[in-house]
Amino acid sequence: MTDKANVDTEALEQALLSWLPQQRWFAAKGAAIASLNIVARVDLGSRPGVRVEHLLVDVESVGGDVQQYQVPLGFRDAPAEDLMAWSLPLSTGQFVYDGLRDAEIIALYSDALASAGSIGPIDFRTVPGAGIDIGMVGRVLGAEQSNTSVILGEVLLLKLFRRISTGINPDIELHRALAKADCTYVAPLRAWIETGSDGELSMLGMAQDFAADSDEGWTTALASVRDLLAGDRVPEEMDSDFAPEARELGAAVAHVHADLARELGTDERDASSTVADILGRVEGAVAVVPELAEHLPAARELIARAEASGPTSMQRIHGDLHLGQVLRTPSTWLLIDFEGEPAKSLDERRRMDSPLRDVAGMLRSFDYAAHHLLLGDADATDETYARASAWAARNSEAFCDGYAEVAGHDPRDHATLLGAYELDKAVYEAVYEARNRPTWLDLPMRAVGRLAPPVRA
Ligand SMILES: Nc1ncnc2c1ncn2[C@@H]1O[C@H](COP(=O)(O)OP(=O)(O)O)[C@@H](O)[C@H]1O
Ligand SMILES: O=P(O)(O)O[C@H]1O[C@H](CO)[C@@H](O[C@H]2O[C@H](CO)[C@@H](O)[C@H](O)[C@H]2O)[C@H](O)[C@H]1O
Repeated sequence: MTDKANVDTEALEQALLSWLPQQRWFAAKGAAIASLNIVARVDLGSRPGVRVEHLLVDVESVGGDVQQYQVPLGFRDAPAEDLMAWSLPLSTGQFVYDGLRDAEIIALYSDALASAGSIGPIDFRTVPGAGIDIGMVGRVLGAEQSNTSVILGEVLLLKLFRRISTGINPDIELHRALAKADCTYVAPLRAWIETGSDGELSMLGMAQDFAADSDEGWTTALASVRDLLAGDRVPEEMDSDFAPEARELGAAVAHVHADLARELGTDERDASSTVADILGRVEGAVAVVPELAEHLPAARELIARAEASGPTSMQRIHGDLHLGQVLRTPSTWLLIDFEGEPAKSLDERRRMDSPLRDVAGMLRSFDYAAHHLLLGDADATDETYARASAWAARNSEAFCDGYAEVAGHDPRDHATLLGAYELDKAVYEAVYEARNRPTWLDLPMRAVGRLAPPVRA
């Protein structure tokens, strides 16, 4: 078996320099790396033929920003065919790879959770009565996102956070609060993984019930749009009409907001305190997406009007709500991934904010789903675009109806503030797409054009 002493830290750092930026979850894409340092290297144990190490890696960008990443690595003496795609380009010739791609290593995590103990400085914690079985077989979840998730025994979903910040992770924090409120619109939290103590605590992962029989809201919504665009019928006549689902989703989000408010409190603040930093973000985004420049005058006007909206109620919210963050089970909608926007600092993500930000996130997502199929479609006519936009409008209305019914107040009564949050999100999306999926950039840019029409010289 490859011996730890034989795998030189410097060689690993060299390999990570080219490997990390290629990972979907690497958040500092677009910035040149000034330095990369492995700051923790813990032996997690071994199974026949495989050894696993847990790495924390600090990556400093030119400009001084330092981000920390969690990288569990597998070590094998001989290359394994099915793991080749995940291997690090190690100059020493050893076979080292992304450990979370290997069922053997996932099993090691699974057993550590079941025994709720510690391996070196890494603590595996369970909620009372979690009852996690030993020996569960795991598999990595197909979709690569901001983090890496694995399914254990088809009953638990273990998410390993990739970007690590010192402090309380909001996904764990909010799931714990919602458990106290007996909220049925989230998958119950069963366990989490942390390291360090008190002021130096970092949370590394969490396990919650796996909703096996569920579909992502994004998939269901896209199927509805596809059906609509394929014919000339009106949504009301179609089985795939999404409006009843959108209405229930609005109700589910309002219930979650009410539970978070009850458990973690509210604060009445002037709208200017929540809207003030939107302008800075919009202006800052021009450096990444220069096409945003011509929208700045209208954006400033919208934000100034939103700032004058008066007092608004603030509380903890989801922070990055979209159709990919909601699961439809046979009986209900579940909200997942309460981490907030990956690009924000932990402090920003844990701040109280307006629930309208979540509503705006979902309205943006209806717009994304409606227009996604038209990306790059040279044959799409104005009429096709109008039908797609009508789908987004219909489902936005249904969502707000469902929300208002449960919340007792209607998000549409705060149209200007809601518009400012939609603009904030669309600009965030433009930066996200420019960095991650440039062929999607047109989607948020169309919305920016609608919310802050361009002023051309
Ligand atoms: N409790 C769950 N049950 C079933 N599938 C889930 C559950 N939680 C997340 N997923 C699936 O895993 C994917 C990634 O989860 P998410 O929490 O959004 O991770 P990330 O932080 O990486 O974006 C989701 O899009 C969803 O398809
Ligand atoms: O990975 P996360 O779920 O934390 O979120 C990031 O990636 C999302 C894309 O996967 C991105 O969402 C955007 O695209 C979605 C469709 O793929 C759409 O439903 C969302 O409305 C749109 O914002 C999200 O913004 C980003 O934070």
